Amino acid sequence: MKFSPSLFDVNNLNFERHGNLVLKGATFQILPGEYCAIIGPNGGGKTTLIRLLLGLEKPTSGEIKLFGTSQKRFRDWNRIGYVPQRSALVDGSFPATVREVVGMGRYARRGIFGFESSEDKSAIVEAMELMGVADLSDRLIGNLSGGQRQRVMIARALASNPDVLIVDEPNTGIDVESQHRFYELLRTLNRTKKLSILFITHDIGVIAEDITRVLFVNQTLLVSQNPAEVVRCDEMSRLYGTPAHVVCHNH
Ligand SMILES: Nc1ncnc2c1ncn2[C@@H]1O[C@H](COP(=O)(O)OP(=O)(O)OP(=O)(O)O)[C@@H](O)[C@H]1O
Repeated sequence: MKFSPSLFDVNNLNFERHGNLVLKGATFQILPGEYCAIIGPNGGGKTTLIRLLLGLEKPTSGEIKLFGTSQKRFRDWNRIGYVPQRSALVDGSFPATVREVVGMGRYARRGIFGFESSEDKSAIVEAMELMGVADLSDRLIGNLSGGQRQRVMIARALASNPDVLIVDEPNTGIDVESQHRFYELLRTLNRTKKLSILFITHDIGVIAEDITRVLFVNQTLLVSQNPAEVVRCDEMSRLYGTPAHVVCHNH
C-alpha cells in the first residue's frame, strides 16, 4: 500500500505578534481528500493560522509539515492553491480580463516571463469551466459582481492544479443564495476532483453539512471530526463566549 502523508501536520504551534499571543499550542492534521472548515470569532487567529501554514508568517515555536516535508525544506508551493480574504475586493479599475487573471495562476509553474504552453492554456480553460466563468473570459475583472469575482479568484488558484485549496472567507459580501451554490461547488470539486479543501467561514450552518473536520480557532485550537457536536447550542455558546441559539432546518 502506498504511504500517503498528511497534507498538513502541525505540532504544538505557537505564534506571537508584537509580544501578543495569537496562537497557542495548535496541534492538528489534515489528510488528503478532506473538506475542512475553520471557524471562530473575529480576531481569533484563523487567517494567521493559514498564513503560518503557507509560510507567510514565521512560527514563534512548533513544527509544520507540508505533504510530509518540514515547511523549512518544502518547495512545492504550487501544490497549494490559496485564495486570500480580500480577493473579492479587486479595484474596479484593474485593467485585466478574467482570462488574464486566471492565467496568473500558472505563473508559479512557468514564471511570469515564460511563454504560455498548450498545457497552460488547457489548465486555464479547464479552471474557468470548472468555476463557471468561461463565458466571462473577455470581461474586465473590475466589472464583475462580487460573486463572479470570487469564482474567478478560485479559478486562478485551480489553474495551477493544486492538491489542496485554501479559501479565506469565501462569502464576504455575497448573498445567501449565491453562498449556498458556492459551497455546493466547493463540495463538488472536493468530491469529483479529489481536491482537499480548507476554508474559513463565519457561516456556522455550513459546518453542519458534510464537513470532515472542524478547526475552531480562538487563540487555542479545538479540533473536531464530528461537526454535529460543534453545532450544538451549548458548544457554540462555550466556544464563542456568548449565548448562542442554534436552529436546525431541512435545508
Ligand atoms: N498585520 C497585523 N499586524 C498586527 N496584528 C495583526 C495583523 N493581522 C492580524 N493581527 C491581529 O492578530 C489577531 C488574529 O487576527 P486574524 O486575522 O488571524 O484573526 P481572524 O480569526 O482571521 O479574524 P477575522 O474573523 O476577523 O478575519 C487579531 O488580534 C488581529 O488584530
